[in-house]
Amino acid sequence: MTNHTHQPPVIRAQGLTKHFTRGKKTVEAVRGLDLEIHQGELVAFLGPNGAGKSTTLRMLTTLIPPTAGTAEVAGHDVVRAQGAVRRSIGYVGQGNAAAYIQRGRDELMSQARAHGIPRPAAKARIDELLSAFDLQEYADRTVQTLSGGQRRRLDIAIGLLNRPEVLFLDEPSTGLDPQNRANLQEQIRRLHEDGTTIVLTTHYLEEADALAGRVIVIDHGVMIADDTAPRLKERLGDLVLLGFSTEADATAAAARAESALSGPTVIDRAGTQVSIRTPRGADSAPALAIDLAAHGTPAIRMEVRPPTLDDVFLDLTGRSLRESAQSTTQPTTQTEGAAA
Ligand SMILES: Nc1ncnc2c1ncn2[C@@H]1O[C@H](COP(=O)(O)OP(=O)(O)OP(=O)(O)O)[C@@H](O)[C@H]1O
Repeated sequence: MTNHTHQPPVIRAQGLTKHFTRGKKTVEAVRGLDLEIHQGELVAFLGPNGAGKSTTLRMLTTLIPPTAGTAEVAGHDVVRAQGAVRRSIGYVGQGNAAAYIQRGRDELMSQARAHGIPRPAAKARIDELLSAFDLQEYADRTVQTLSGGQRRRLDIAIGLLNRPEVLFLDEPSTGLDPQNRANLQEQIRRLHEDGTTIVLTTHYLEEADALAGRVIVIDHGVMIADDTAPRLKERLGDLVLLGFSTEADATAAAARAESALSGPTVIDRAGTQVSIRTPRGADSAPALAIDLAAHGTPAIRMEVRPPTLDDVFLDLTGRSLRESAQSTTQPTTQTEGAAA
């Protein structure tokens, strides 16, 4: 996380909570989120389907009111000063913002006028955005004829018309092919370099890893980690996998590794395999292999796996993000509470 001790945060949430009521069930979509995001940060909310990412974004962008807690964006309260928040932000939701039968350029003009931007200034801004998002040659086609990637870029251009201080992107690259995803990520990186504060949601580990300076992992409506991707991974450590010719060797090696390695180390033995999760395991593995051989239990196989963000998620929740992204489970309570 960047050190911004002298600036007030651009986004601040305290105890932010959202419950939805469906029949007799209350879904606790977001549960007491505390958050500070500073100017110029690029933050990814990472979590499986149903984790509460979109609901958080929708509260921060004034689209739905919190059940409890408070949030301020660009210095304005999301409940008491909705208009001021909306004027300070751009929001690109999961659905396409652009109308299908309009030409891209016309859609941009309508939206610019809706923001109250005078026509000549709007025209200049639209040309600027069409160029920034490589959309000039598609601007005079109807939106329905654009590819998914072109449409998504148009959506983001719409979100930027009012030169927002903060840009919220809800799953910007979902549904895009790898090439379009890479292109979009490049555009997001450029916006970030220009100083825009960006908050995006994703369940693509690679996207959070490659793009965001800060990753906030959300699961079951709760923030479970908040750090840079490298630091989240470094804290977990590398996985060192060792294979032995006999179970007895593996057992002896596991005991030896316990005393040879320092730091928060987790050692498991299964059959002839020993797996060791240890900080900077890649550095310590060669010396460990020599040590084990010298003690009469040579490893016949060794592999070092650097941690992925999925390993971090698995460590934090006991579930794999890739697998849990398929499910939509969330905490529910049986209450008669009113719908939000
Ligand atoms: N309007 C609503 N009414 C009832 N339940 C809702 C509503 N909106 C969201 N939920 C529920 O709240 C929980 C959190 O949903 P949310 O859309 O915030 O998750 P998410 O992390 O953004 O997931 P995804 O990655 O699928 O977009 C889910 O269980 C969802 O079904």
